[in-house]
Amino acid sequence: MTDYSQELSLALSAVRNAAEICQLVQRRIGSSAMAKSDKSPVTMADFASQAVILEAVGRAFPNDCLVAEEISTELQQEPELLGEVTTLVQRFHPQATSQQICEWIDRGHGAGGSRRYWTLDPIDGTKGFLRKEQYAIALALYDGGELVLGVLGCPNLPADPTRKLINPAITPIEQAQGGLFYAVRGAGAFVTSLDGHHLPRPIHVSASHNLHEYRVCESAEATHSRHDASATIAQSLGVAGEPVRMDSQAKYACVASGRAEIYLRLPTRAGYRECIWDHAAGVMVIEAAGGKVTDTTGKELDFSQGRHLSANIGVVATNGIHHEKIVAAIVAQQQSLAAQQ
Ligand SMILES: Nc1ncnc2c1ncn2[C@@H]1O[C@H](COP(=O)(O)O)[C@@H](OP(=O)(O)O)[C@H]1O
Ligand SMILES: [Mg+2]
Ligand SMILES: [Mg+2]
Ligand SMILES: [Mg+2]
Repeated sequence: MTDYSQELSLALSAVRNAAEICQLVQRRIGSSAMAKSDKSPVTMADFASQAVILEAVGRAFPNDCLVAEEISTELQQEPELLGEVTTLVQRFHPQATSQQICEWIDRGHGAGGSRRYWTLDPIDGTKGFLRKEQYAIALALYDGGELVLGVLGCPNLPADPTRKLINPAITPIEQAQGGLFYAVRGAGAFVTSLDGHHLPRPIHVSASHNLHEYRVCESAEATHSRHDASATIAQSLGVAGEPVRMDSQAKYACVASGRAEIYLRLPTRAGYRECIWDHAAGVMVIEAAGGKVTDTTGKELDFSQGRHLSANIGVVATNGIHHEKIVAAIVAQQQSLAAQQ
């Protein structure tokens, strides 16, 4: 069994560096985002984070396939934004040129599939990032037909589950002990603080069996997950509390560390297929923490299909205790909706 210790230490340090850049930008950002051709937002931090991480991973593992969200094509059309990205990346690579940085970003054009690959979301939850709320830097490794390593940098989600969510508008960086959640298959899931001041601590999903008290989390964006459907499902399961709406894979870290028991992601439009970088790191962390993840039909997520979860519909992540019952409630609701049409 490969221990992946070299891959893990590289991933942790690369995500830490990217988190430093993202925290700087989030605190000063107005709403300076660029709209990509798919109308979704991207900021200088998304690009700089991807450049810094893919430079490190590509240098250490030059033969690995890299699958990342961003490409530099549209950035190259925006000289001012490219200049800001270059300044951010030069914090770690003082001699780097804009052209080199675009090359590092574009290393992520890989197709993925069944052979070994890394997948990166340099900022997952860009909309949350722009609202100065939750976001995650998500890096994962797929090898030998399965996810084997996942790292989630969550600058606004404290490593200590008893602490409140960090508000970057009022919490200075040096006091913001955001969490670095990580896992290697077969070796458990851990959290440490992004600032490196705390020793890693094992994390585990909630052991609660009481559905009435279950805490549900879901996307903050109603265009990313059906809020009406999740409310009906929660009610049918007897869940009493209101859902926590949160951006990014920080939701996976919440379930993995026992802050919530269920993460529902119910498709808002037929045919939408999730991107692998939106889930790989979170799935690895939550499974290693004792949780379970399937799609909304109960099928395991298949990360061998390329850049998208083409064989899956939606996502259901839980502490594993009532997973089948939760999926059955989703299936029943989908069937009753279909019968009404
Ligand atoms: N219609 C849709 N359904 C599901 N996810 C979507 C979506 N449109 C965009 N997304 C993805 O939702 C991600 C954010 O997840 P969440 O909604 O949980 O915060 C976005 O990642 P980025 O922010 O990296 O672009 C984006 O990839
Ligand atoms: Mg995006
Ligand atoms: Mg994303
Ligand atoms: Mg992203």
